[in-house]
Amino acid sequence: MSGREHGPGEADLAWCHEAVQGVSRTFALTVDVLEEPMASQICVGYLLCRVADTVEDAGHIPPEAQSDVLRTYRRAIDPDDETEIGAFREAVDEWLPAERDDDWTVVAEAPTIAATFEELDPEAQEAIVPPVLEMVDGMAMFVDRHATEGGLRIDDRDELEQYCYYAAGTVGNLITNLLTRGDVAEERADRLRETAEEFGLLLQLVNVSKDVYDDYTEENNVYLPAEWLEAEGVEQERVVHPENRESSARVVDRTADYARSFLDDAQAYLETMPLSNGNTMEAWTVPYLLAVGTLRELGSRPEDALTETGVKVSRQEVFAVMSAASDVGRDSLAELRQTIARTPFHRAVGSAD
Ligand SMILES: CC(C)=CCC/C(C)=C/CC/C(C)=C/COP(=O)(O)OP(=O)(O)O
Repeated sequence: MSGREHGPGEADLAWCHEAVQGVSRTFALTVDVLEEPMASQICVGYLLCRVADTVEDAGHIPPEAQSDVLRTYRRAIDPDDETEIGAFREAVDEWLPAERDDDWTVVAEAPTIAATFEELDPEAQEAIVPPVLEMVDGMAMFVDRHATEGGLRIDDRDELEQYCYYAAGTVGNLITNLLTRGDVAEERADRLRETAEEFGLLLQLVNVSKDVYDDYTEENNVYLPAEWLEAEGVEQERVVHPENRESSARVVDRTADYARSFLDDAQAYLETMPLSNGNTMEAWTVPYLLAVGTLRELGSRPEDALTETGVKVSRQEVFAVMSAASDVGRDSLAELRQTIARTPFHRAVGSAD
């Protein structure tokens, strides 16, 4: 990310677009293929979420301070509270790492993100604020709940679902609030509201399943439920220990299966969403199909989620999926999903030529 050209706390939409490219693969792709005004609304809305997510993931901030900083952020975002975003910037200052990566640059630039947000259409602001507040509340609650454990330690499936709801289901609601403004039939809006959280859960659970090693070694978080690990004889603290490789891999499998249970709802969302206000099929089809591909990879090598190797789809497949998604119709989603669940997509299209 290049240095900022705006003054401190000044709105800068172009900077926000650049920033999102550095912090989330999912939203970098999505914002690129949305049209205006949705592209900028999703970009700035997601950056507001990302500030909280980075503070929550920070292993170097003691839980008490983490929760205080999150609550200050919450008050600064809440239009009914007088707290200014500058109060958050001051509170987080001592925790900014000396070498700021893209994520911490976004945290340090929260005043710019907030100022840019205030220049969005007021209706879009109203759609974005409640899910962001819910996310920040949920994150502060999780930090408090696990304060004595040093990092997050998810206990059981219900707690995993609750965590994924705050981290990503709320983002699904944010997107849905933006999509259902204006002239959307009530039945259609209801269908979207019924399946939005599930779409978020799918994406978050795929991340939980594939990132076990990084989450533990870099952020001191274990999202694989203690209950599922115990059933395999594994203590959460030893989730990535080589002697537990096979047993932990069975829990990765179980978590990936849990993620698969949300695929139908995510597909229903894609089949229902309106393509107005700059929304496009491509934007949300890409993360959906990449989740299908990642689940396929996890199915064949769950143990790689427990080492530095990691699990991800190849760059060639990402390109092939992006190219197919650029003219995808709602009626071809089921078939694409079936193909990608079986074969890396670049090979499937390669062999069809
Ligand atoms: C209704 C609807 C479309 C719902 C979907 C909601 C949605 C896109 C939620 C965000 C999920 C997520 C895991 C983001 C970060 O992933 P990342 O892989 O970009 O993050 P990383 O680069 O930090 O790993």
